Amino acid sequence: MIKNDAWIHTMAEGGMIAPFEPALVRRMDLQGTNVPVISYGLSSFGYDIRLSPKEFRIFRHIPGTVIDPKHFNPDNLEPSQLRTDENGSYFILPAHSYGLGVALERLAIPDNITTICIGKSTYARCGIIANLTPAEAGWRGYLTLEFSNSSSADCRIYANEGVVQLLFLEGDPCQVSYETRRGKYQDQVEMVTLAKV
Ligand SMILES: Nc1ccn([C@H]2C[C@H](O)[C@@H](COP(=O)(O)OP(=O)(O)OP(=O)(O)O)O2)c(=O)n1
Repeated sequence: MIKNDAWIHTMAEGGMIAPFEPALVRRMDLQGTNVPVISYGLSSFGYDIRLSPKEFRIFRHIPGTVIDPKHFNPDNLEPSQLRTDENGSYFILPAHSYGLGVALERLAIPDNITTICIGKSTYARCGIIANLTPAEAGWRGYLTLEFSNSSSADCRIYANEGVVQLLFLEGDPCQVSYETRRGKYQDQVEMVTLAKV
């Protein structure tokens, strides 16, 4: 069953989501002015996490090479610069490109929960597709987040504001969690983690 706001609140206070906002945040103070933000925090049946300002990287083509998930070449990912103006801090994801960011919140997924990461409507309306991915039972760390700009226009991706929504699905306790099978992406830090084997 999908878990509700009351459950997410209780679990977050026990360390499932940190930092945690117990209500949806729609405005914040920026350079002394109260401005609207892309919402983050607790919603009815999910939690909207923020994009970290620490790192965002964009794929680039290197002539004569292909990306190999078994031997990922970091040169294929170019660091993007964080910019700031009166609307907030943001990275630019160019038209028809793919970028990787990292969550601002650290997660600790319980052993009986699978978490699904889905896009936010505001970004969807701008042509941004958040790659649909699970965070597994027993996984801990900062999610690496993947975005495609499917439109023909460059788009801002705001840091420190909501960027994807997490849904929490409860099942019977699993026999082998991400922790017990010693998954390779366990305890990710707040930096983009590249594909590895
Ligand atoms: N947007 C996401 C989604 C998930 N994860 C983390 C949490 C997941 O529990 C973990 C998934 O790791 P796996 O080792 O299961 O990944 P794969 O199934 O892709 O591994 P493999 O290449 O071995 O098949 O990655 C992440 O950092 N960012």
